[in-house]
Amino acid sequence: MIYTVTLNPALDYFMAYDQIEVGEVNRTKITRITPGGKGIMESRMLSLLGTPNTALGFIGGFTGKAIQESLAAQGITTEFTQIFGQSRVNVKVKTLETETSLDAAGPDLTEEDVRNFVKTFDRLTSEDIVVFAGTAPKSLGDSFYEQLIKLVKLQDANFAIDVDGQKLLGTLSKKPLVIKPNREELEEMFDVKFETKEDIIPYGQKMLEMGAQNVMVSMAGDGALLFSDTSVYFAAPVKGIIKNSVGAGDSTVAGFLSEWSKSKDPVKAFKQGVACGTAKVFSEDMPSSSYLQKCLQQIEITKLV
Ligand SMILES: Nc1ncnc2c1ncn2[C@@H]1O[C@H](COP(=O)(O)OP(=O)(O)OP(=O)(O)O)[C@@H](O)[C@H]1O
Ligand SMILES: O=P(O)(O)OC[C@@]1(O)O[C@H](CO)[C@@H](O)[C@@H]1O
Repeated sequence: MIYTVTLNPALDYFMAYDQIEVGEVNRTKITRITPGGKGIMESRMLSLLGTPNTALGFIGGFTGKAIQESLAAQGITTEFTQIFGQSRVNVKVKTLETETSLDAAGPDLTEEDVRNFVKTFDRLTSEDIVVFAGTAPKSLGDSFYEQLIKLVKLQDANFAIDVDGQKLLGTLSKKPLVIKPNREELEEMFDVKFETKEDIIPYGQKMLEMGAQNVMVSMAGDGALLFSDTSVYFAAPVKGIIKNSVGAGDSTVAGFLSEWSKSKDPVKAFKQGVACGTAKVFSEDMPSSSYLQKCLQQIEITKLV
């Protein structure tokens, strides 16, 4: 079973405009409210791909209820820990030129919330993969993911992780199955600037040496790289009109895990990951299965090293 962990779920309020005049009244062309948070986005993509998964995390208030009901309506299995606080609403504003996220901090969690949540890890077995994604609420402190990874390793289960910067580097010695920093995150982590995709290669290889089993580096409209074993692969970008890139990275991770859990083939998994990211950015919400298949046929992978 794949378990996704969203410590700080959100209702994503997506609004699209041609342009925005700051300080004026702006009326939307499109609005959409969907359940979000990185792990939840991964669960939505995994379910679309027909891969069994369960979404874990903290949920509360009427916003939490809306997230849960919407996921249930989409046939997604959840085992959230109910909290007294209220799940956040994150506002995503798209114009013809820009995409802006106005993300809320989210609720404070109590010690009891944390105890209840940690119990949900009791069921883990060595067959499972746990995916950690997104920022943890402040009240959990910086080391919470480390504690959870320890629980995963105790059961000999696998984990994937998609968190920011130095926190990600700190987890590599625990051998995550896959990580997916984007190019800018990688620049920040290693305090470098990349001019070409070839510049990225030593840093991807370094993360393998540090312990990651597979590393995907996404480069938005410039394609993506996979580092696996001693090889490096490049997925060429697909061109199209961006409708909503919220969750593109999460969809990439989910696509990888869905295929990897079936075939254990990292290159096939990478191809599916890139197809899912591509299909997501060119769709207003989650793509249809037929569009996903179409994107999969368009992804071309070449071996660089
Ligand atoms: N402009 C684009 N054109 C084509 N594909 C894109 C574009 N932007 C994103 N993608 C697809 O989505 C994947 C992930 O995008 P990106 O590199 O922006 O990751 P990310 O920063 O983690 O995404 P996000 O934070 O928006 O979820 C890319 O590898 C690619 O497949
Ligand atoms: O605050 P975090 O957890 O880092 O990011 C939260 C978030 O921006 O990420 C998802 C897209 O990746 C959205 O559904 C959600 O609003």
